[in-house]
Amino acid sequence: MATRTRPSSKRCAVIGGSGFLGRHLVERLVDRGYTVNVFDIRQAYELPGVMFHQGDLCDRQALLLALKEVSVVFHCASPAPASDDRALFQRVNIDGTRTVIQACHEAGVQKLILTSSASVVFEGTDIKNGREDLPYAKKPIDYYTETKIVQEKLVLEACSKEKGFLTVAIRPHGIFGPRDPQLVPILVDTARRGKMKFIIGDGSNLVDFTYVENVVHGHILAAEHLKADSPLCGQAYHITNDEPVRFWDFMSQILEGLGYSAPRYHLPYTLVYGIALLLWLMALVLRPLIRIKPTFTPMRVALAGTHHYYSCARAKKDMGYQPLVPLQEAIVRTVESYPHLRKGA
Ligand SMILES: NC(=O)c1ccc[n+]([C@@H]2O[C@H](COP(=O)([O-])OP(=O)(O)OC[C@H]3O[C@@H](n4cnc5c(N)ncnc54)[C@H](O)[C@@H]3O)[C@@H](O)[C@H]2O)c1
Ligand SMILES: CC(C)CCC[C@@H](C)[C@H]1CC[C@H]2C3=C(CC[C@]12C)[C@@]1(C)CC[C@H](O)[C@@](C)(C(=O)O)[C@@H]1CC3
Repeated sequence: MATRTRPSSKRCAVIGGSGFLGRHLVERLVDRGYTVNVFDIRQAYELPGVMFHQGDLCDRQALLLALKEVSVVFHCASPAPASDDRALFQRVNIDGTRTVIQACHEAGVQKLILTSSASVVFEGTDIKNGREDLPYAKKPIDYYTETKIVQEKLVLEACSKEKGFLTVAIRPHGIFGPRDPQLVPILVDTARRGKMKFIIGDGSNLVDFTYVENVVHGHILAAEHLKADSPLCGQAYHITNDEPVRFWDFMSQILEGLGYSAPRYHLPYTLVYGIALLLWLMALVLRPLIRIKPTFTPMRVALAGTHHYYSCARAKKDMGYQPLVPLQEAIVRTVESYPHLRKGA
């Protein structure tokens, strides 16, 4: 059992603080005068005022060292969504989150802010202006989503005013911005391999893409508004840019900004989804012999061909959330941050 001293409300820990979102969060917390402990399986950078603790979040003892005298914990660690390793998702997102909750109790942590995902309600069909009261996906689209659902439930159910342990979940959607390891890099890689010529469906589907600074802002607001008498206790909040955009317009702007051609030819959604499903099944069957990683997975095709945008009215009402960086400025900043991914670079 860790020795308890009264935690300072400005001392926090970011689990997954070496990652894309985690690092942006750590930087803003430091700017706001917080003392930050980062807990991650890897150390990706150094920053004055930040103490790194390297370890696996499934290791309670290692976690306890990072949570000593901490009052607020942000949990934004997860295996990469593109992984198809079910056991890894189960171990980190479910068993690991149980360990995080237990370690928080033992260390006397007062608030836990989980980075969940809006995808916990997405089943591959249209969601227009979805609110937080939509039911969890009954048939989650992949292992990532399946385990994010269980993770969110665990964290929200752990909220206890009696025990002085308050929890909240932030559900961002389609995070992008400087240093993002997936959206822009995957998009550019797909374009470089000549596979970004086609628009899946009629191209009119609206989607939320959320600039990383806005997601960070939502997390910090949640931490600062989470109190025993606030409506945030045990609740989930969508955090988006609040500017749904046509999926293919967004992709085209990023591609053209980096010097690549925008996709032009349309393909029927059901055809592409069917092919992606077939390829996914083939990859599964052939897995003992050969490892194939198809570019167009059923998940990506569903995300590219359906409406999925969410209302953040609840975050506006309960914590005064407003996006800080509008979408167009966010796209410009993002494109400028990737000189090495420009065509010909
Ligand atoms: N990127 C998005 O579009 C998006 C959208 C919605 C929600 N989210 C959620 O936001 C969070 C952060 O995502 P990201 O895009 O920054 O991912 P990321 O991969 O950049 O960061 C995740 C971090 O978690 C760490 N990690 C993984 N397993 C760990 C373990 N066992 N112990 C300790 N650390 C571990 C990794 O080392 C990494 O630094 C995740 O929970 C993700 O589900 C992401
Ligand atoms: C080849 C494709 C047709 C186009 C390639 C773009 C693709 C890389 C991105 C477009 C939407 C993105 C996205 C996620 C990953 C990258 C994309 C598929 C996401 C699955 C990452 C995990 C998040 O939690 C997410 C589910 C979310 O809810 O925000 C993401 C959804 C969007």
